[in-house]
Amino acid sequence: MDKVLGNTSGLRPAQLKSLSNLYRRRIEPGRVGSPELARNLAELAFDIRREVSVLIDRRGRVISVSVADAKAAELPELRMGENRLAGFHLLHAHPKGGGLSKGDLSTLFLKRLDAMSAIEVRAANGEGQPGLVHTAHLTPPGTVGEEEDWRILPPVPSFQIDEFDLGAQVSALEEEIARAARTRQATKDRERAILVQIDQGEFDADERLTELAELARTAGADVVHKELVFRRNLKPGTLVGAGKLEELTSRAYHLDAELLIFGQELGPAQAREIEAATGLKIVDRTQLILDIFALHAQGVESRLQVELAQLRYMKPRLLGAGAQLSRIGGGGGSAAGGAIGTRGPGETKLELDRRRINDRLSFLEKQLENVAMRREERRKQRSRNEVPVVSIVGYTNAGKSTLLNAFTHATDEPRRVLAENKLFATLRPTSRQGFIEGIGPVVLTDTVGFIRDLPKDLTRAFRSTLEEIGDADVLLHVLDAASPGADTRFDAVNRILEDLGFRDMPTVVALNKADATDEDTLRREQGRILDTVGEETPSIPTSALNNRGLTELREALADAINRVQREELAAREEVRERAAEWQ
Ligand SMILES: Nc1nc2c(ncn2[C@@H]2O[C@H](COP(=O)(O)OP(=O)(O)OP(=O)(O)O)[C@@H](O)[C@H]2O)c(=O)[nH]1
Ligand SMILES: [Mg+2]
Repeated sequence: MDKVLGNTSGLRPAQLKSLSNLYRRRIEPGRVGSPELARNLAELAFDIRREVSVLIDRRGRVISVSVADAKAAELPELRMGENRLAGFHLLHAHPKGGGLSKGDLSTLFLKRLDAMSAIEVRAANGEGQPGLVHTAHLTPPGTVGEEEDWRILPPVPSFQIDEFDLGAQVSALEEEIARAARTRQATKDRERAILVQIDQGEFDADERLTELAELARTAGADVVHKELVFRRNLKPGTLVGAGKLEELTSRAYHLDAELLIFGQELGPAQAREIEAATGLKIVDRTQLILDIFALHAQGVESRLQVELAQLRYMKPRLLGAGAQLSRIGGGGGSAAGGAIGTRGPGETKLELDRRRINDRLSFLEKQLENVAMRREERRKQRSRNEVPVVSIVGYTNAGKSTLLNAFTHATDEPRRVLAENKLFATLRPTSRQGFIEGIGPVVLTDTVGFIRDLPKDLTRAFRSTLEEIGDADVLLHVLDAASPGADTRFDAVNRILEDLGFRDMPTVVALNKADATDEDTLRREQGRILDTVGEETPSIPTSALNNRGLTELREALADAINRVQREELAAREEVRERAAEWQ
């Protein structure tokens, strides 16, 4: 006896037998069902007072029988090609009557069924009789003017159930899906992504979403939709809840997106659950940032740091995730190629089996220690020269590298450092010699940009790079004063500096991109900075693009360096006096 799935508890053997006999039914290929099968289903559903579902493949064979509604009916593991439908449709009987339910329709959509049909059951002479048959099928992706993801056909009496040409409908739809896919192939080399930022009432939720879009763009995604989802309380499994995920899946279908990017870090189980519910590729903010770092990593140290951060992030996600492991391995590749969320620096190590991850982690840590030691040597050398050092810090994309170029007249290769409208363009600290009137030669160091909620794996991996900031005599904090949310970015950078223990270092602020904003905004920012950090920290409007404000910036830096040198002198003086007292 073939196995009847679903809730069969309490059924009599004869009832089970009749249900199992459904497996022997055959219908004409390309039809929804046959009048005989409809009668059969209606009688059985009436008899057991539960919904009965059969799954029928394109050759007209019954491939599964379940005592369950459409949503709970067990479907075979779907091996959907992107461009086709599931290859079977579901026919089921509603003992309580009624047309297609919301659950029926969302199952149709989420499982990409060829069609979904419900037979209303009517009682007559103490028996179940098939009433109207309701059928729905999917609409082509991106259909304009279509209200829903499906089209519900006018109901027909059960004796006309075999009149609808499902076969023709399915081929037309698949042809349309394939055509859309061909156009997509021809026009896109970027992954199309939908962004979701959860808003739990943070004041900067909007900015976070905008920033997520910038991150996605930098990682090479084409953002086709982004939305802020307000949730005071998060659902443990899916964060936003099943209904919202369904809505997003539908949107992805119509916008032809394959990637769903979340603005917060997802736990390993969450990512898996959301992936299972939507069938989309899921990437979180941390993964996105790691990805960008992987793309931009140049030089031994940055590559080691990025790989270390990636492995630390991956490790808990690989445990007990067989399916994901193979996908990570499959998608990985060179830094330039590969899909978003799977890129590794240089030769990717993400294929590593779990056993070897720990080995690789300790190897990387050791290597980084060595690099850090060599760097320490270099630092000592430099401090002996007693050339003042200015560290350029600030939020990513603030214009740090551009300003360094402008400052050191390094607009021509090969002295020019890379400046780009991409987040985290700079990962490796780069030093240049500059000259400041009244001070003489100074060293300016450009470094990796900051971002709010910097993933902790990255902070740890880049610790030594970040610590080098502390070697400076003066910090030059570059702020993009032209983009919205300058204040939150300023605060985010200060918070990170504070975490690193550099909050007390003498600082000069450059209100950069002054060319792209108005004087009122600049004055307002200056006022705000004065209120938060006091007049010890001057702020100068600059434009690294137009060389505006560079003279004033030099003067402010000269003042700050002078002050540091005077303080050092005074400190040394004090030490000497103390020593003299003791003699
Ligand atoms: N309008 C305007 N754009 C600027 C200015 N300075 C820099 N930019 C632009 O801002 C973008 C980022 O510049 P970068 O110098 O790469 O910024 P960064 O702070 O080094 O960024 P990361 O290294 O990614 O952290 C580039 O597209 C620059 O052309 C400016 O004064 N005005
Ligand atoms: Mg830079």
